[in-house]
Amino acid sequence: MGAVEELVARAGGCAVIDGGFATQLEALGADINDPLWSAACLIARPLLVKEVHLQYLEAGADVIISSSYQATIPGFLARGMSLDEAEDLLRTSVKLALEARDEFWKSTLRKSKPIYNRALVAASIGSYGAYLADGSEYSGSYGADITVKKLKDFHRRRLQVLAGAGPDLIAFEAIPNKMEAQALVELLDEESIQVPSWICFSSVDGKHLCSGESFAGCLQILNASEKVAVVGVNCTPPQFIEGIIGEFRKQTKKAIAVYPNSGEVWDGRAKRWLPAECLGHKSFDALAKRWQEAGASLIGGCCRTTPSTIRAVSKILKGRAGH
Ligand SMILES: C[S+](C)CC[C@H](N)C(=O)O
Ligand SMILES: N[C@@H](CCS)C(=O)O
Ligand SMILES: [Zn+2]
Repeated sequence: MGAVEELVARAGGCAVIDGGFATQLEALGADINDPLWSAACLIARPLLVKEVHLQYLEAGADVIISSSYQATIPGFLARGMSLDEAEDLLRTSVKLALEARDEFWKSTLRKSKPIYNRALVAASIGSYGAYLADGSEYSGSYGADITVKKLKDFHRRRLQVLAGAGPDLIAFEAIPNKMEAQALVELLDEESIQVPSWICFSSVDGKHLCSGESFAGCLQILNASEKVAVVGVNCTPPQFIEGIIGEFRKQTKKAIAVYPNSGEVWDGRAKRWLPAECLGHKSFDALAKRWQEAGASLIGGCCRTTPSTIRAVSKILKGRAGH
């Protein structure tokens, strides 16, 4: 059995993923208004990064995702760092999550009635659009000059470094178009990555990727790769998730992960979240139960969800929450 299947079985059929990482860093006082976004905290506030991981573990997360979503080598070089320093910061993102997981697990084992599973650490890899920080992570429009080769070259070294840092999983997050999915699958093979991966897409209409391309075409690409253990969607409005799970189940036999945002919309120019039109946090946990029934095996939250969202999700999915 693979690491993901084992975790899902231990969690009783549906594992809980953490919630918005950058969101919680901000809630604890971090300044992420930065070209590196939440990855700026790897330089300025590493202890806060670990604290956010611990808060999600306490809330009941079975999988925590590292703070490397927007941590890229060119991004760190542009900040004046050397290549060695940039690669060390990538490793640090995984190390902080592993340390939080191990410390939390040790303290759990000391309790008389353990209510937690030993969590898995997923190393986050955001899209090329996240690095561009120009709103293209929600449009999938990378311009006419972009090719599969350029995308592979952008992702290659970060993937090698993160995979070598000892995570349990690699989490490709909010992938907005088919070309990037193709590049990632080819790269996993070319680099013989042994750490199991998940690839999650983002959608703004619930029917297509952000680029307007079909889920079916992308899932065909992912289905062909044995390196991809889990497929899914993240940072997508919660009201679309049940329909998306139904569509994914028609197109794939792989485990499905869903971790939507709060429904608020990112304004890539103004760099702020615009209010949700449909749903607030209140119904997120009730929806999570429906996502489980619809066939998702890993469920959590993305931007603008918090440890309290994940505590409620854990409670409704497992009948118990963290403290
Ligand atoms: C998931 S979005 C809110 C991440 C932030 C964006 N890439 C930016 O840098 O502005
Ligand atoms: N894991 C990242 C995803 C951003 S879309 C975060 O939660 O900040
Ligand atoms: Zn998000």
